[in-house]
Amino acid sequence: MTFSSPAEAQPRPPLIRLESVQKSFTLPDGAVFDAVRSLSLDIHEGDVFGLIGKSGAGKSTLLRLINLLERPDSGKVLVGGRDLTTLSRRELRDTRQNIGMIFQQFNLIQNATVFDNVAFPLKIHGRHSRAEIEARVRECLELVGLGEKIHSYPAQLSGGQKQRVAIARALAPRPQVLLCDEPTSALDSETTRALLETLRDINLKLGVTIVIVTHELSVVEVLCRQVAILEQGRLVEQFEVDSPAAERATALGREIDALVRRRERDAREALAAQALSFPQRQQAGTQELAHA
Ligand SMILES: Nc1ncnc2c1ncn2[C@@H]1O[C@H](COP(=O)(O)OP(=O)(O)OP(=O)(O)O)[C@@H](O)[C@H]1O
Repeated sequence: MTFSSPAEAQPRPPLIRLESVQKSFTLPDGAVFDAVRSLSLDIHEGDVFGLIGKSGAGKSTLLRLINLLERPDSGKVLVGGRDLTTLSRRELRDTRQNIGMIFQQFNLIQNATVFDNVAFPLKIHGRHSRAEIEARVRECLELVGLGEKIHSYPAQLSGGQKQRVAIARALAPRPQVLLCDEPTSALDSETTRALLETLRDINLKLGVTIVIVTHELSVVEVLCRQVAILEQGRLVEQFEVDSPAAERATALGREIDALVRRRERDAREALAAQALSFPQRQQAGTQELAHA
């Protein structure tokens, strides 16, 4: 007979739970468009969770439902066990401190310095002293590698640097969750790679749960541990990116698998090449010594 501890018996509750959320928009001609259709989803603490799908599938709407930038027509949005749809404005404002967000176009305040942009969420909350704000802003800018840009204006920064300021601003109130809406779409591939490393560090070192909308499968392959695929407002497939593929249900799922398999094969080949070249290097070293 085996005994399980109470911790094993109780599966961890998800940090974010969407329960049958529905969101429709009324179009200018009066027609109603269902952007998210009765969708349920769990996201666990510490996850890096990708939301992907074709243009118009409802990814951004779903992301914005998590912090109630879009209010669902029906269904529940639970973060840390609290249903955000039931909160007062004040409670919601407090809860949003726990959910940072970054956007494709950075959304920085153009006529404010980097310091003031990052300080903004701390100042509007009014709970922090000037010294606390200054220390936290500096800490967040160091975290994203932009300590020396503290007095610059957004117009003086590159796209990658602007997104780093946006990340620092999102992290300033110490959120548990970071929502990312196409954060690398406006960036070149090298800047994208560096930014993804920063996001990965934020997840690993700070334990921040990341939910990211992207149309770039390489972003999913490099960064995400879980992925959900949306089609016409519905969740059609969800899986762990690194788990061995049985058979994926969607073409996008199969494409991600192919990328993961290629990465694994490249890693194996690199390892084999290293192992092969080791005796050759040793031999060369011995010959050099013999000639010395
Ligand atoms: N405020 C709005 N009013 C009317 N329709 C909207 C609104 N916001 C989104 N939609 C529509 O809802 C659908 C889903 O939009 P959403 O931005 O969530 O899709 P998406 O998957 O993120 O697409 P993309 O990759 O192109 O950004 C789209 O058809 C969009 O036009």
